[in-house]
Amino acid sequence: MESKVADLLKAFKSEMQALSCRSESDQIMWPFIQSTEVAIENHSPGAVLSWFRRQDSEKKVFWADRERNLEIAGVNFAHKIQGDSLDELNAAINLISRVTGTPGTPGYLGGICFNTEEPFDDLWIDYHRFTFVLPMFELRTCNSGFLWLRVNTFIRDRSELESAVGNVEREFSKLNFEPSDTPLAFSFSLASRTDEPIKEKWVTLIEAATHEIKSGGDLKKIVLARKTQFDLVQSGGRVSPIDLLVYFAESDTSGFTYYIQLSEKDAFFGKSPERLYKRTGDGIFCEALAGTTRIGRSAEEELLLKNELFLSDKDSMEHSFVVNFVQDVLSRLCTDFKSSQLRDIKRHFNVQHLLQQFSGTLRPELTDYDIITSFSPTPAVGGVPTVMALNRIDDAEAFRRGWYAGAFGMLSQEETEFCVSLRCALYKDHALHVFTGVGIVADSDPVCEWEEMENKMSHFIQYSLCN
Ligand SMILES: C=C(O[C@@H]1C=C(C(=O)O)C=C[C@H]1O)C(=O)O
Repeated sequence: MESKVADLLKAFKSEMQALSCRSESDQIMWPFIQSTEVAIENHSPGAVLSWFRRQDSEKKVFWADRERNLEIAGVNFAHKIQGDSLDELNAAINLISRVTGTPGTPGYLGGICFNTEEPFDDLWIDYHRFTFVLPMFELRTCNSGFLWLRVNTFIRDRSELESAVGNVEREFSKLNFEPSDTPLAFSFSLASRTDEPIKEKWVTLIEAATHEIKSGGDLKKIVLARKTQFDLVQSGGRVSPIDLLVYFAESDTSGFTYYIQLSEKDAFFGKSPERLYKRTGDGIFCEALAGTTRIGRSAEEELLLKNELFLSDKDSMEHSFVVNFVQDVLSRLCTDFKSSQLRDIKRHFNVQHLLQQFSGTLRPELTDYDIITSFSPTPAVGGVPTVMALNRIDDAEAFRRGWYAGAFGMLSQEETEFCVSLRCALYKDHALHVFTGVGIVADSDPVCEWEEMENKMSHFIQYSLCN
């Protein structure tokens, strides 16, 4: 491995030298991403996360798609784009599309908040409404079975060529390629748990929501959420949000795994069952995921619960609002699209959901900005009608959702994939802020919905109590 790592640095330097010669005759469109990679070894399960855990850098990002075709661990950022307005988001997506246009160029990783109109609180301030990063160093898996190590630089113009090499060399020397790994050791205990809202207030909020829906006005569905704060006390060693990520990844392989750390103090991460969309060229894949029950304690109970979910009018209604919305968006974005014939079940940690999948061909003039802003937030996390539901959420919730129920993923000209940022937490100052929501329709029962939230965040509870 060591020789492969040294090969990479050598190859990177010689490619930068060649770039410098090309830049003389100015055949380059600035800004430019120089990306160099080597295959380093056969890929064993957990190798990428295990390497990720061992890196000391305070800037990190991780993304694994649901099928585990792709796993990327990024350390240090070659380029970071943040912003707060929709215009800035549009400009960022255009820039990313332009600089990732050469085949083989890596994508940017990052996320977007739930509601760009919503004011932010201090908890989310560093994240802005969106942040996308191009990792400086990436370790990733790919279908060939190898692990690839890659160096990326973002060069604004030729005057930056020299400093870019020095910068990479300096940061490269800080990477840790030691094979040894320390086992997960949970060196903290749980000091307290605080729910916002508490159960009594939740019951009142849900009763008010169902009352409004039943009254026959415009509101048909609203997704209300809770923020649970777990205060953790360090008992020797450090509390590492990456350890949590590894723990989740090991306890359930289903779902998108995502993580971003912008500074030493905090990280946003989660493991989501839900795809917002995947685009490959002009092909789009998306889904409607909503309606929830727990998993069974035995195979028989599992089957029973699954059948109950299929037959539940309340869950079918929650799900059908999302199906209708997705079909409506696709009819605007696509020249043609189709849906899977049957509803399916998506199992994730302690819960299972109703799922229907869609695929289509996008109209040629559309960008990822058009797609994201058309889909997000779907009625799986917002409600129906969207704007009314967002206003009601703003009135009802006494905390800011920030990036919870937004989108997280990978973005490039050739391929983009976002999950809905669910089953997630923001780790800040030794506290885990866990966000969980449920879809409310006319027949929703406040106590059952509270239990659904407990089930949805059960992996966080298990983790926090395992000490
Ligand atoms: C809002 C969340 O999940 C969403 C709501 C669901 C529901 O109400 O049944 C199911 C899956 C997700 O679309 C969440 O996990 O926080």
